[in-house]
Amino acid sequence: MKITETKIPAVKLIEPKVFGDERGFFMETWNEKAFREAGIDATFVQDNHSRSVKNTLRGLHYQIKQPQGKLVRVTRGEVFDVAVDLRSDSSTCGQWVGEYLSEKNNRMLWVPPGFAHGFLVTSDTADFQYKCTDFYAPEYERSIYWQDLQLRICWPLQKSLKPLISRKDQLAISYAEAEKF
Ligand SMILES: Cc1cn([C@H]2C[C@H](O)[C@@H](COP(=O)(O)OP(=O)(O)O[C@H]3O[C@H](C)C(=O)[C@H](O)[C@H]3O)O2)c(=O)[nH]c1=O
Repeated sequence: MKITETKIPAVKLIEPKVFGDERGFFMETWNEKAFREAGIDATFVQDNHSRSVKNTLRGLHYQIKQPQGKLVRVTRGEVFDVAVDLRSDSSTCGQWVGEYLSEKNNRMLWVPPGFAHGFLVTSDTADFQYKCTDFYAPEYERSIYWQDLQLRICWPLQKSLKPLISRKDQLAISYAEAEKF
């Protein structure tokens, strides 16, 4: 398992070791000891699975109270996954990092508490599975606009195309308005 820092050091890219044979493959997708040794000391309380069609964009979400750390991966298709630093005391507050996660590259991303998170589906269908360090609390959930002019996230989306987003995300707020940690 290879765990490396992204350009925002607290956000880690995890590349599991894949053991292939004539039956198929095996890989560890969570190992408390290996993750702790790489600086990810997390306890998970909730596991989520969403399926989305191409050009769906979910996010950018976070919980202002009960913030969730998320260990995210894609088990079918591909997404462009984004984490935005909302930690007021961080030198990278207001910066974002994006990684392609897919069933082909088996890559996972550790998004710590204190970040907004979202993804754009770049394959026909994508199954997105992730572990959370705290429970879902809709009363504390916030949604930041995916095309916020200050964040300037480079989503891999054709210029003329609008993504498929939820009603909730259509009412998203700007990064400037968003409560920070
Ligand atoms: C997140 C969540 C949702 N729900 C229910 C609430 C709605 O009735 C339905 C769909 O929820 P929503 O449209 O908020 O789902 P996403 O847009 O995928 O939300 C997620 O999108 C981005 C990528 C995230 O990082 C968060 O994990 C999460 O906010 O599932 C639950 O019952 N439990 C949950 O933990």
